[in-house]
Amino acid sequence: MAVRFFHWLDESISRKIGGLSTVLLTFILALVLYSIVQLREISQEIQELAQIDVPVSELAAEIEVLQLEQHILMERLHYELRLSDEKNFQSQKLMQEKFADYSVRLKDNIHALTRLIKDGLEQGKIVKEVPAHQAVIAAFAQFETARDEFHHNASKVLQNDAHLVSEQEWQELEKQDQALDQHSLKVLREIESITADISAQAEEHERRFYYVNTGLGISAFIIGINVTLLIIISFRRRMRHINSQIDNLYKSITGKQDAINADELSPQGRDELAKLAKDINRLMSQYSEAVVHRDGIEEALIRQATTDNLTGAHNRYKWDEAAKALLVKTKSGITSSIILLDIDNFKNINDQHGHNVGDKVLQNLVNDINELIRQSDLVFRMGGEEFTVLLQGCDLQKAAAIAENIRAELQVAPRNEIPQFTASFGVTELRSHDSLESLLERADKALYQAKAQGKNQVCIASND
Ligand SMILES: Nc1nc2c(ncn2[C@@H]2O[C@H](COP(=O)(O)OP(=O)(O)OP(=O)(O)O)[C@@H](O)[C@H]2O)c(=O)[nH]1
Repeated sequence: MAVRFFHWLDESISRKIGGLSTVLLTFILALVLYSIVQLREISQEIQELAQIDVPVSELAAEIEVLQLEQHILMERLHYELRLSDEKNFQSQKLMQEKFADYSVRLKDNIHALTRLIKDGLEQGKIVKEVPAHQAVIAAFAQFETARDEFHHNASKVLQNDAHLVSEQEWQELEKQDQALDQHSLKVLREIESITADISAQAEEHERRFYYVNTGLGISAFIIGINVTLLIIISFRRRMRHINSQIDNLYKSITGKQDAINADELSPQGRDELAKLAKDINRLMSQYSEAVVHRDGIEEALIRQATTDNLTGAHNRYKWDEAAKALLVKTKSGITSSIILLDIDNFKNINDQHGHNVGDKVLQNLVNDINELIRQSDLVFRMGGEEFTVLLQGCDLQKAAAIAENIRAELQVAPRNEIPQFTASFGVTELRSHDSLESLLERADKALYQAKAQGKNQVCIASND
């Protein structure tokens, strides 16, 4: 479940919002449905109370009162009959009429009450305590039968002359009357109990409605807040990731950082932000490749622009740049020297062995020099068969020794496809006031001297 939830966090933004809305709407729908059911039940209970049980209770209370009044009337009649005079006889007549009136009213009330309950049951207005309501109808039917019997007996007694009514007959009648009192009271209590039960049920439903609705409302709120927070956190995580990618891209473009390894920033998730992060990653990887490619091309171009194609030595253009830099260093006290060398009788080699062999001689010369100098020293082809060697941090004596070493090696080095050859050397130290021209001029003079003195030798530039 938790895994599914976190998987869902990676979904697209619209799916996330859709999911969140579905959860909340389902919750709210459940809340509304529950509320409708509860409210219908409460409304039914209140309707039943208002339309049936309260009127039934009132009728039952009236029946009870009539029954009691009838009882009191019987007591009075009994008392007055004992006096047995004319006046009492008249009173007896009056009471007979009243008694008849009570009977009619009692019957009417019983019928009204019974009809009310029966109609309620038939029309579906009574859904609570159905058996109890049916029991009330049965109890009143019994009450009516007992009351009819009492009425019949009482009418017989009252129609007789007062002297002829025995004490035993009176007591019998009173007993029946008391039984009717108790019966009506009992049914009244039952009706009250039904009313109280339904009221209690309605209250219970109201209470439950209140608690469940409050609980569900609070739960929906908490779920909503938590899910929203989780979505915000997941968005922020993605945004941080994207920001860091853009930051890296920016640094990489501005050269503050090397090309980025896109795999290190591999984004997770399937939403729009993750897609954006993936696109940026792809862009970065393409950019990195482009940077590597561009660096390669740049390097090749620079090499091409600064290297002599035939020999692999640096070219004249590079000489200018390197010699200028070394002259600047010379001004700050660093001693450096150069060797200017030229192959002896190179024209003869070309003429005798061909231009290709001449080329190989040039290549051999550069290879031999490179083997005899330090890595920090640089060889330049100045043109034709003339070369310079730039010796940084090297004074005149050391430079002359290196030149002599090269000269001697060239002379004895075994050659396979090319003829033996020699070279002449002019050596000079860089001076703080030197320009490129003055430096080369001095070296050239020394070289010229070496050539003039018979070639295959090293000459050091004079101090003038
Ligand atoms: N094979 C080949 N020959 C070249 C190249 N550049 C210049 N040369 C030749 O080098 C020769 C230079 O001849 P010169 O200037 O007379 O010099 P040299 O014959 O060495 O005579 P000295 O310098 O006095 O010893 C010319 O014949 C050029 O054609 C090159 O790249 N390849």
